[in-house]
Amino acid sequence: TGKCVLAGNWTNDLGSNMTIIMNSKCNFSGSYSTAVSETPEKIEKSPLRGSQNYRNLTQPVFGFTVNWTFTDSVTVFTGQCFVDETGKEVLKTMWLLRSHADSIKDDWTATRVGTNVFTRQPSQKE
Ligand SMILES: O=C(CCCC[C@@H]1SC[C@@H]2NC(=O)N[C@@H]21)NCCc1cc([N+](=O)[O-])ccc1O
Repeated sequence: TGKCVLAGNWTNDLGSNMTIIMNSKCNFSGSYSTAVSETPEKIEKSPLRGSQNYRNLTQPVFGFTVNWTFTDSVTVFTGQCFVDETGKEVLKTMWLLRSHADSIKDDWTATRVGTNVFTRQPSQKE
């Protein structure tokens, strides 16, 4: 199997896009443009920061946090970078979206969970 590299541009099944820049062998930052949101606020590109594990650099496991700039919430994604049977890089992820709750009584409803699959976003060069 080939090597799956996190750096670069990705798009997911919802049509969201993200860019990842490796800052060191295992830590990265970037930006996330979500295609969907649960609030009426205008969607804005938001920063992400994360890490991939030290051990397996061919199909690394990773985690990152998106700190939404347009609404009081954060999302943490975790997953693995795979090379599929056709040689395509794929990020299989699960996420937790934590929204601000006005009171501790509302804590139970403040976290949503889901999955997203990301594939390489073709660069405009083509
Ligand atoms: O919508 C957002 C920000 C964008 C999240 C996009 C997700 S991240 C996982 C998935 N993958 C992906 O690409 N996009 C989606 N935050 C919740 C807002 C909110 C909702 C409520 N509420 O509904 O009660 C209350 C308080 C709140 O602040």
